Amino acid sequence: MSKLFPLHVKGASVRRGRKLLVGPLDLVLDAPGITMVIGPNGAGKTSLLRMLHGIARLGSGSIRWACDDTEARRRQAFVFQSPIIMRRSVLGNLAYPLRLTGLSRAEAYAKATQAALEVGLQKMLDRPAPFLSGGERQKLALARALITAPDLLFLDEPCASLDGRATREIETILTRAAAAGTGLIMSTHDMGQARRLATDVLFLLNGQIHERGTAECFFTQPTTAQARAFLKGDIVE
Ligand SMILES: Nc1ncnc2c1ncn2[C@@H]1O[C@H](COP(=O)(O)OP(=O)(O)OP(=O)(O)O)[C@@H](O)[C@H]1O
Repeated sequence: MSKLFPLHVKGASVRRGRKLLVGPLDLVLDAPGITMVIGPNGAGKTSLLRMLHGIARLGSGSIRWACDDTEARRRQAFVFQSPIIMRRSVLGNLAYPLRLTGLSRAEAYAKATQAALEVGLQKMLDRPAPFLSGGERQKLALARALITAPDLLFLDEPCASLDGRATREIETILTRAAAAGTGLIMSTHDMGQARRLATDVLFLLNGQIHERGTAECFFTQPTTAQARAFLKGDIVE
């Protein structure tokens, strides 16, 4: 059982200068399953993910995990839209977080090799990671984020600019991670992807959670006019 949840968010907001990027909002999250954060451009999806993960400074309110903040940070990871790749080999990238946890070099490299196999990068172990394709980089970033088996993984548009095949491969990795017990909170513009993956939905509008529900309810019976319009493909502001 995860020690991270429930998450209690109270009156939390993030500002940049005078601009309110997201919030103030309240949210209680138990097991997140695969929670999709959706909404129009500029609704605050990225800001919400960054705020929850603790990499955007709170302008107001609080974010409380069920464990202390240091433990909470250790139990979660974040995959960005443009993955951060270190200037070392694929294997070196994968082994890095394990070495940080104190694993020996041999153990870390053995685990890293297995992780590369699980995401289909086994033929590229020694390749310098900066030379990977976009899809390969994203798979590497995902494998590296998952290698310490976090309780929660945030993903900000992980398949933006990837083709159908790479997207499908990433979705397979995500589904597998969720089945193994990692909660996912993920933003996407791709409503097909949201429908394929989501167990729950947070629909954001103007920095607020405008509607929230299980994926089944949200996609079949959205309750607000804005969510209905958004799902129809209308322009929602
Ligand atoms: N560093 C910043 N400085 C000022 N405004 C910002 C900054 N980052 C984001 N914003 C603004 O905050 C709002 C929310 O941005 P955010 O990126 O969180 O939205 P989003 O829903 O992820 O958008 P998109 O779908 O386009 O990625 C937008 O109006 C954006 O222009």
